[in-house]
Amino acid sequence: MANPTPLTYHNEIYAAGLRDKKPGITFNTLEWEALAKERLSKESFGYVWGSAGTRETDDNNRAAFKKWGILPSRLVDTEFSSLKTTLFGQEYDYPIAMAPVGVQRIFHRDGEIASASAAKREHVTYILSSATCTSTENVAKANENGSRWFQLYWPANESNDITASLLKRAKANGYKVLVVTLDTYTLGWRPSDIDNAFNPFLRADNIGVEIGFSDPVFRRQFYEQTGKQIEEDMGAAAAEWIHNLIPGKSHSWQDIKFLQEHWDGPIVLKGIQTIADAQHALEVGVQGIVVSNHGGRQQDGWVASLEVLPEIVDAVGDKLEIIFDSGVRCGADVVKALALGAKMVLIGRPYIYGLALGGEEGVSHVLRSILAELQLTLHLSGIPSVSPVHLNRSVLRRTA
Ligand SMILES: Cc1cc2nc3c(=O)[nH]c(=O)nc-3n(C[C@H](O)[C@H](O)[C@H](O)COP(=O)(O)O)c2cc1C
Ligand SMILES: O=C(O)C(=O)c1ccccc1
Repeated sequence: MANPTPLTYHNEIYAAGLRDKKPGITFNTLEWEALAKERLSKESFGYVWGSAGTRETDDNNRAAFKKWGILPSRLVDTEFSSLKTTLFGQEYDYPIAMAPVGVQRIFHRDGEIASASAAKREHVTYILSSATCTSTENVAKANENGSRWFQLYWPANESNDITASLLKRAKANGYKVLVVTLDTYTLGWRPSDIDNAFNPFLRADNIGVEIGFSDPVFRRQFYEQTGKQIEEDMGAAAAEWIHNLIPGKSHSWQDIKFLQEHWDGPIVLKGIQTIADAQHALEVGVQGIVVSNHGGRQQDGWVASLEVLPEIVDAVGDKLEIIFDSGVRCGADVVKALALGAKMVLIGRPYIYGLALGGEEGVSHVLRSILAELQLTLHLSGIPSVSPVHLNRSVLRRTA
């Protein structure tokens, strides 16, 4: 299917400007956060904005992008380049995807449905979190023939049959890649949520628990344990489900085998920050990693995710697909992460701000902005494509 090129967005956007037609939402990417703050409750805004401790990791993530500058080449006679990229032997229209983000109904009543619909519309891959307000099946329906992956918060060991059920449902509903998040077996120290006494899952309105509540194995186990259906004691069921997702204790490298036995597509480990762990990932035989520090939400004082990207790429980049997130805010940031060796870059908070500002339209707006700026940046820098042949470290200068 022909995909809309971001160049069209760029032309559309400028053409609208020529007709004096102002956009509903600003194109200034750094303003989305402040606008979402005005729109959301204190608790919901605190949840998305929140970071661990003094926010040093989050600050480091942003600062790391500023330590690289893009070097343009002149008199390069190219058409606007294709942004297509290939991962796991499959072609993707764009080298960005939507990071797994849970509990999206606290940001907009349409939650994951809005995001998954926008993903389809904009030809961007959607990664469904395990902690959602919408089931695996209903998100797949909203995403239709779009590209989607499934992120696993890995239920505690004794619940392996629940894990198997989650994977079976994801596979049956067209999720192509399994993303296993390793850095959130317990929630980080997030002062904004603690100050607001805010834990989205333990409220009575099914926030973040729908994949569990719609899971036949979880439902049966809850009944066996309590003699009750989930609907008879939603609070207890939510607490039980969240304990499953975030059990307070990490799995081990040996446990990856179980996932490999129950998933026949690519597996990607999210949350890798060291060469040693990237090598472990290679040894256990997964296909990719997400170099990520969870947007600084999990621990204070961590190294910037972008800072460790090049050394991890040097160590395993020819054997594993490297995906990147944490701190990406605009098209130029995407260029830098791709140039440093990532094949795909995940957009996190910005699309949630878009969701808060305008539901599906707001998410589309954010994706279109980032894609348009990504392509224009490449074009004006004389970089013909996102292929590593053209987009690599030679286009960057370390400036600090
Ligand atoms: C509100 C919120 C919820 C998140 N939920 C999840 C989740 O369910 N699973 C997961 O793997 N990561 C989750 N993340 C982390 C993102 O996938 C991603 O790593 C992070 O947002 C990247 O940082 P950035 O937003 O600063 O760019 C969440 C992030 C936010 C902001
Ligand atoms: O808030 C997060 O960062 C996160 O990863 C999460 C964890 C559990 C449920 C929802 C989101």
